[in-house]
Amino acid sequence: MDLKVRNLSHRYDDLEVLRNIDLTISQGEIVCVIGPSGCGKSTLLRLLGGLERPTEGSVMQVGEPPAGSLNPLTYVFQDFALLPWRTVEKNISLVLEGHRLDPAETEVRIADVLERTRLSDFRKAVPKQLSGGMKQRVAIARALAVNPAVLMMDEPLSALDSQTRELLMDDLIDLWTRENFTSCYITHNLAEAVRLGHKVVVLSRRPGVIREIVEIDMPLAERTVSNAEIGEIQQRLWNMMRDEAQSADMELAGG
Ligand SMILES: Nc1ncnc2c1ncn2[C@@H]1O[C@H](COP(=O)(O)OP(=O)(O)OP(=O)(O)O)[C@@H](O)[C@H]1O
Repeated sequence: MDLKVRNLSHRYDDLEVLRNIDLTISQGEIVCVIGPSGCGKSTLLRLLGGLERPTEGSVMQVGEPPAGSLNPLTYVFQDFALLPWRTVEKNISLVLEGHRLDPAETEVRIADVLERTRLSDFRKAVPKQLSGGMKQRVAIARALAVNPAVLMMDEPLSALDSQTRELLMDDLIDLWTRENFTSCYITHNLAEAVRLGHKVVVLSRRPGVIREIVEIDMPLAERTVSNAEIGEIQQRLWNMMRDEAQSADMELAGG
């Protein structure tokens, strides 16, 4: 299934947040969205997932979600959003409850996502026993359990220290290499965008318009930190963003 955004604009009362966004997220690709603080990245993700309706324009789901999909668009947030009193497996089963699955299918789905995210040994742990990186793995496993068409990721690594971020990026690359999942991935972090994005959408400061869509035609598995080409693309993205980020920063700081 593809997501197609056509001529989308959004405002909150007098605040114009997004303007004339045209974008396609094709099946099997990770589309990263970057832009200065407050430019409308999270708003765009909510509009894409149907949590809010755009003031103008449309978001279309084109094609069928994968077989067995219980929820075509599923979110992973920065703060993990796990229930602290539930074990890992019970946090995952939470999103399956209400779908009238028989217990055997529920178990198959849980075991499957635990294995895919290398969490099988942790199924009986509760969140406080887990590091931040492990918690986010659980949140990713939970999102995968409904077999979504598109994983909507809103700064999923931002709450983690830099080493854990690197490890989870490797995990995501590994997962994508095995499964070619589809994702819209919001981030502040340009290093993440160039490591994970097949396309990087650069938004201007608010109202966010698309300044450029940079396609990166290099297999994810080859995009190491030390790769010169990736470093150059990251620099180019920063050059595009620097002035806008500075202005947005001063605007916010000034209230
Ligand atoms: N529900 C809402 N009602 C009113 N204003 C909102 C609402 N949601 C977001 N905004 C405003 O819309 C603008 C864009 O917010 P959004 O969170 O989408 O930006 P962002 O690019 O994700 O920001 P950041 O990078 O800081 O997370 C901000 O000025 C924000 O205050």
